[in-house]
Amino acid sequence: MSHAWGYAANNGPDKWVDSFPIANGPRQSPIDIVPGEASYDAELKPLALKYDPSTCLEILNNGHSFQVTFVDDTDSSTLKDGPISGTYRLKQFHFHWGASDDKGSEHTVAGTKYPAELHLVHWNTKYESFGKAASQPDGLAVVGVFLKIGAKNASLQKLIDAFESIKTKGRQSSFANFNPATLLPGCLDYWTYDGSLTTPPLLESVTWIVCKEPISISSEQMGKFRSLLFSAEGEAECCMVDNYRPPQPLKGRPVRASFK
Ligand SMILES: Cc1cc(C)cc(S(N)(=O)=O)c1
Ligand SMILES: [Zn+2]
Repeated sequence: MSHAWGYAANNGPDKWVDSFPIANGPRQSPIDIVPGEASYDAELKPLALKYDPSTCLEILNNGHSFQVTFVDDTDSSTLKDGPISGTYRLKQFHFHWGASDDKGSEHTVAGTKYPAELHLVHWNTKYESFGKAASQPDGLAVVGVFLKIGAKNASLQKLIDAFESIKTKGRQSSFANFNPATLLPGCLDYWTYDGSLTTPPLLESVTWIVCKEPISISSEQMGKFRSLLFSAEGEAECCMVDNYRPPQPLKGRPVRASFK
């Protein structure tokens, strides 16, 4: 497989190991989180998330998902405490979702799949950039939030309203003054474990922080996610759906809970 990885039968998760042998590494993500097997750790701190909407820059279709990127040259939007030490800066957030409501999340909870999962990606400022941090075992911290079908989500609607300008791969548009905190659940109880990027290059540099409480998305809003395209303008249209990697072997890793 050339480096044109994707989610189809010929270039999807089962094929990634051909170009990225770390796919069979000791700390791959996502995983199935089994609450009864997670150990409560009283030393885990509450998450300290501080997001400045003025750091929001643009929204883009990167051919694998859509992402919202942030200016990360100051400590305006950061993650501290929780399971990490030091200061991690928000770089971007993106989502993974399914072709139908019975699948789409990357992490699962006792085998349960959610229709979608949000990833808020932060990098450790002890390194000089996201790129440098991404290759370090403590370089990244990703906050995962599950989406479940329910009430219309006004915050997600602001993202959806920008979709017509990023329908195809490679398209981007300016996107200002969005507060990612509006995408967080009310309760920030979480599970945490050492893992990896869930798409190539699958680097084993991520401290995963997965929130127990989901946020809502309506069925109609889920339909709009599925109207984005993997394909570029002028190519045969391919709906952006099922852009999730299935759970990977835990290989003895501890999963800790911030709650009893
Ligand atoms: C390749 C890659 C890059 C980034 C920033 C984030 C991820 S993920 N899905 O692990 O959050 C993957
Ligand atoms: Zn992701």
